[in-house]
Amino acid sequence: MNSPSPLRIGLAGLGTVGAGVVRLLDTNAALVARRAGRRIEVSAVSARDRARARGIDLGRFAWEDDATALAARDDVDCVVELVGGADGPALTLARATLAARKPFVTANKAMLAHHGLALAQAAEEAAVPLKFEAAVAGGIPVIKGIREGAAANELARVYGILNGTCNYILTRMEHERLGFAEVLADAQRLGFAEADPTFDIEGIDAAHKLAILASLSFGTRIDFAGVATQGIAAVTAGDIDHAATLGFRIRLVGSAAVDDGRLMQRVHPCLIPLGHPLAAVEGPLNAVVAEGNFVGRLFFQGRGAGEGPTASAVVADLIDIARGEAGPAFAMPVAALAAMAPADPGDSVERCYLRVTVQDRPGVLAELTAALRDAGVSIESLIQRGVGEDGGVFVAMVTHVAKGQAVAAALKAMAAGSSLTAAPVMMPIIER
Ligand SMILES: NC(=O)C1=CN([C@@H]2O[C@H](COP(=O)(O)OP(=O)(O)OC[C@H]3O[C@@H](n4cnc5c(N)ncnc54)[C@H](O)[C@@H]3O)[C@@H](O)[C@H]2O)C=CC1
Ligand SMILES: N[C@@H](CC=O)C(=O)O
Ligand code: NA
Repeated sequence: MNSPSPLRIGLAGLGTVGAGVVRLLDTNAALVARRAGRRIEVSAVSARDRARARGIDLGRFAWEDDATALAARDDVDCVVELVGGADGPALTLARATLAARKPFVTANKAMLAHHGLALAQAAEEAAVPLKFEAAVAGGIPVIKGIREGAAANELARVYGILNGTCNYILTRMEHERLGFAEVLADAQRLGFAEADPTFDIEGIDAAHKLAILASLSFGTRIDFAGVATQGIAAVTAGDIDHAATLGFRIRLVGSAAVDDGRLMQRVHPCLIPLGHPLAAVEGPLNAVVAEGNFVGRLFFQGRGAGEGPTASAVVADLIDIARGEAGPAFAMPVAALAAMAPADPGDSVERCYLRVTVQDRPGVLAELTAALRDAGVSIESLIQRGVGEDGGVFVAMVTHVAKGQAVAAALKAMAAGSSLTAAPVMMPIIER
């Protein structure tokens, strides 16, 4: 009996993830072939620098200087894009592959957040799969979990820790008292961070992932521009300590929900009660919570960044393709996805953590509490500590449940006064 023909891959990008895919396919070749029903083999590759030492033998693969050429090769059945970047060569390659009616696999959340629907449309027209498990929460099978496992449910809310670099930084700052820059350098060295780490630190990478997750979860069109985004740059060791004293951990959380026919999407450093499962998510781990009307609460956790986990997700997509499993990229045809107006982040109603640093003079605390009182925000607890990090008094507060607009008005009033020595910081509290 003839053995089935292999699935032949054109691989663009041989960095952290691309080299990981080659290593995984080498190490687990026989197992992958048994699971996929046929062998999965790389036939041609492309990267910026052919000579770079990667610890893998490239001599057995054909080489293309121009990644786009992979799409047209007769010995390539499926293209894997691990270059990165929302536009540029990654997007050109995606379009060329789908135009050639070949399946396309990517880990590129930036490209999907900006062009995912157009690419999904092109994939539908070509009747080929577009797959991206690695693009959200690395090795965690959350795309598959939501797109397939939870497909029978109406999802009300999806949220989680979506950036491994930020989680790694926050947890090492907490446990080892290390400075921000030092830990970021480690995250880069370990292959967690994006080529431009400001995407991680400023919450943009998490926002890319959240926009993809929200579309999959709610059947809405991807709306990356509608994600209210704030990163972790303003979080200090003092915040982490005070949050701990008050019974919380700080995590960068992306959260999305449909509320009153509007799509709420935001990425924010948040305080999480110590008993909440997200508070136990440490290092480069990611976690996603999804709430379905029949399945209830789903909790996905695992490694969200780095070579092994991300390569695992890419190859899982390839196994699906080798098996002939397809279906619409965003769980339903692009034409069926609803356009939903964004919610006003100020409409959120929740407890918040507020941190202000003020001059050390009589009456300052009264000015702060007056600003909150005038905005109708009441304080549940307050910690005041001697000299803050910038020479002022450090005041950390937890409010009772309040509307976002009211909290913003109070912070604006404080900032307009003369007592603040630095911009105030607000972080929402996740209760459940
Ligand atoms: N590193 C991680 O933990 C994760 C990364 N991703 C995504 O995977 C993709 C790749 O990330 P990394 O491997 O970390 O990046 P990387 O920077 O380590 O590797 C990028 C690769 O693309 C190649 N490249 C650059 N321009 C090229 C061009 N014009 N043509 C062909 N190759 C080109 C580079 O030579 C390099 O081999 C990105 O979209 C990233 O967001 C997704 C999940 C996790
Ligand atoms: N830079 C990303 C990599 C995975 O998506 C992260 O840190 O999560
Ligand atoms: Na994933």
